[in-house]
Amino acid sequence: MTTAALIVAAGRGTRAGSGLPKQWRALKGKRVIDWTLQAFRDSGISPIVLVLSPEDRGAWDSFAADSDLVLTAGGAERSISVQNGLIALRDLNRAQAGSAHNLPISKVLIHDAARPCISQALIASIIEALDHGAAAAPAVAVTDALWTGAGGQVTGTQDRSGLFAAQTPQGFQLDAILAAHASHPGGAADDVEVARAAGLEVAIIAGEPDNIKITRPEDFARAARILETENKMDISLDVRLGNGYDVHRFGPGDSVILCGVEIPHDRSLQGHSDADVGMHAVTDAIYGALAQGDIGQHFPPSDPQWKGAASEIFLRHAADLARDMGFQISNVDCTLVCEHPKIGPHAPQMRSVMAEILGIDPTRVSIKATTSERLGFTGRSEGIASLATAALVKP
Ligand SMILES: Nc1ccn([C@@H]2O[C@H](COP(=O)(O)OP(=O)(O)OP(=O)(O)O)[C@@H](O)[C@H]2O)c(=O)n1
Ligand SMILES: C[C@](O)(CO)[C@H](O)COP(=O)(O)O
Repeated sequence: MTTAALIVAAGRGTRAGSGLPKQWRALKGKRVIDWTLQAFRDSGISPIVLVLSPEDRGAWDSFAADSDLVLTAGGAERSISVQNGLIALRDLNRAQAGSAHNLPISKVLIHDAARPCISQALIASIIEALDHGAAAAPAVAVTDALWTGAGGQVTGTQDRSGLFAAQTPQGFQLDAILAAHASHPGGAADDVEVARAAGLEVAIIAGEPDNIKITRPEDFARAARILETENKMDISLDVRLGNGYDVHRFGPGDSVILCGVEIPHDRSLQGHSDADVGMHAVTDAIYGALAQGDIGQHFPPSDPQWKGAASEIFLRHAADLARDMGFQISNVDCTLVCEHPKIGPHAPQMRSVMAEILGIDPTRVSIKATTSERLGFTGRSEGIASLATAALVKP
């Protein structure tokens, strides 16, 4: 037995203004409907029946390649759209009868496309409640005082005890809600009303204040704020990746500086600066993510002021540039390639030094090492190479 979703998206959204029905309008980088669908997809629900208006030709085309969706036409009223979706589910069950691969659909969650802030937790709690009854729906108890009014004046106060604001998804045993809709005369506010008219008991599940229905123009900004604070996956996030690579040769000396940590060694790395090959690779990875050239462009080796400079200056510059351009450094990963010195014992200190310079938590800094099996210049201990990746995010 399986649970399906039925998302009604055939309305005209007249109260939301603008020419385009609200479910097709942009919300934080994608359409309202795409947020709604994502919540159900992320919950692993399949199949999803999507009810569209025959007028919205472009919308039908935009879902043509989505094999997880069953598209069906809606009607002039919400209840007709729901009924058409339920019939599509019934037909799916009939078509799949006897198939060993597809379980029959026994439950359905009916949801408004116009509620894009629906959480996976709420979806899960409705599904769970359906294990114990024929119907369950989310609602939020009314907490504000309720008035009656006329002509801009308060005319009375309404008792709010026992009053709830209804939300979706409203969940039902499929056969029961199909039968309830078939026998309903129409004009119901929602599917709970249809179910109750057929004698079904409906359990109230704690709804979420953020599960708003976009109804009026100002609701778009409210939904955007909710999606932002809930930190939902957002394809409008600007994510940049960069890589860096550097090599320094060994010369005379008694220590090397790697990722900001001085390690005693029988030779030193040679370079114009302090030759911190690890820090240079990470610096270049950040410049790369920003498409801002490389370390040599910002700190030319021909410029004497950088002779013997601490590489920390370069890394701080790259990190500051990232912040100036509006990016957060999400994480960096650096690999040092050498036979000696052994990096492992120093890696924790390297991580904390690098994290401090980058202004991020040490858990976001990875320093690791590998030998090259005595092959090549690193294998012959002629020098040390380093590779790095940086991920930058602009919220
Ligand atoms: N004939 C209809 C009417 C509504 N809906 C859907 O039902 C949900 C909730 O309805 P509502 O907020 O009333 O949407 P609209 O009818 O589009 O809005 P309005 O009443 O402002 O025109 C929406 O996702 C809407 O697309 C539908 O599929 N078919
Ligand atoms: C189904 C519903 O979302 C429950 O709150 C609502 O009844 C449908 O929208 P409308 O604004 O009442 O038309």
